[in-house]
Amino acid sequence: MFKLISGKAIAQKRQEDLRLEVENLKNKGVTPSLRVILVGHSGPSEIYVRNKKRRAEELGLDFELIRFDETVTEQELIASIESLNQDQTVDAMLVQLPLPKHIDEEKVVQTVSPYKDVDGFSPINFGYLWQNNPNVIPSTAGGIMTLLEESEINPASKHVVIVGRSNIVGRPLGALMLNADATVTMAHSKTKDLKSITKQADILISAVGKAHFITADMVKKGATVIDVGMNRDENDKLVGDVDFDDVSEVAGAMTPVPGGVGPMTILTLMEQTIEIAKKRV
Ligand SMILES: NC(=O)C1=CN([C@@H]2O[C@H](COP(=O)(O)OP(=O)(O)OC[C@H]3O[C@@H](n4cnc5c(N)ncnc54)[C@H](OP(=O)(O)O)[C@@H]3O)[C@@H](O)[C@H]2O)C=CC1
Ligand SMILES: Nc1nc(=O)c2c([nH]1)NC[C@@H]1CN(c3ccc(C(=O)N[C@@H](CCC(=O)O)C(=O)O)cc3)C=[N+]21
Ligand SMILES: [Mg+2]
Repeated sequence: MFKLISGKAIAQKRQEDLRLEVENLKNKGVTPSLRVILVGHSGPSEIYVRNKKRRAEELGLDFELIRFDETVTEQELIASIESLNQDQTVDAMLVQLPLPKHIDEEKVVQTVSPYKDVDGFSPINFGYLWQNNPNVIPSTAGGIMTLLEESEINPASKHVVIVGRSNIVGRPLGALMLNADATVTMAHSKTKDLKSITKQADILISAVGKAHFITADMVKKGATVIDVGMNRDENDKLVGDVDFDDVSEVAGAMTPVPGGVGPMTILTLMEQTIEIAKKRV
């Protein structure tokens, strides 16, 4: 028995509840507001931003994209974040990562007020998350937890293997999985004999950023496989990290790309924006 886990369908289902929540908040005089800062024009970032704008508008959020050219200075970017920190009409913001090389990403992330940090990437919120006392839930990792919950796959006592240890995906997901009582292994580019480790996974998550990276021989029979990757293949088609056709012969459940983790990331971003705005009621 193979199950295709549709993030798109789950996100659609939850979207209606969120819309009602926003309506409710608006009746109390609170319109949740989100600002996204985008520097330059990388491919995945453009898709992400376009989809976020669409969802935010459907929900009735106050959404604004703030764009900077690739050549923006670190000081200009920091000044813009500081003004959003001060702006009483702004509930939540995120700075789309990665940033150009001449900008210190750490410094930028640290400038975002922890109260408005909807990504949960500021050091204080990251710390709370790892102490099993989260303030905001990082969107991609949180979206994956919701996806599993809606599919009735409970990570408790399972061996979860996460390939990728970035601040955006791997690390926050490691924390959420540990908080959910999974036994967690985090693999990365320095991991030896990756296949022997991924083969042990009850739930395998790939956040590497390479097409065809996870092949059928790396997957245990019946495992759940979650594909975070967003890559272009040889034909410029949007694909994940997982060799879908081969791996689906072995896996018990799998997410597609597109239509898997991506829509859940956006849903969670909207949920977390609304959660922050609720504190104003
Ligand atoms: N759908 C969604 O919502 C989202 C999708 N993405 C997508 O997910 C992918 C990952 O993104 P992100 O985490 O930002 O990427 P990063 O490039 O920051 O991280 C990639 C990770 O993969 C590891 N890695 C690279 N090569 C190997 C290898 N050969 N074996 C094992 N591990 C390896 C790296 O290891 P090391 O640390 O040692 O360098 C690193 O930890 C991208 O395709 C991105 O577009 C990202 C965010 C959200
Ligand atoms: N601070 C920060 N936070 C992030 O969460 C963050 C980031 N920076 N930088 C870039 C990555 C990438 N990312 C995506 C999320 C959803 C889709 C998405 O909507 N995917 C659809 C695409 C469908 C389509 O339109 O083709 C899908 O997979 O179905 C894409 C990419 C978030 N990221
Ligand atoms: Mg940089």
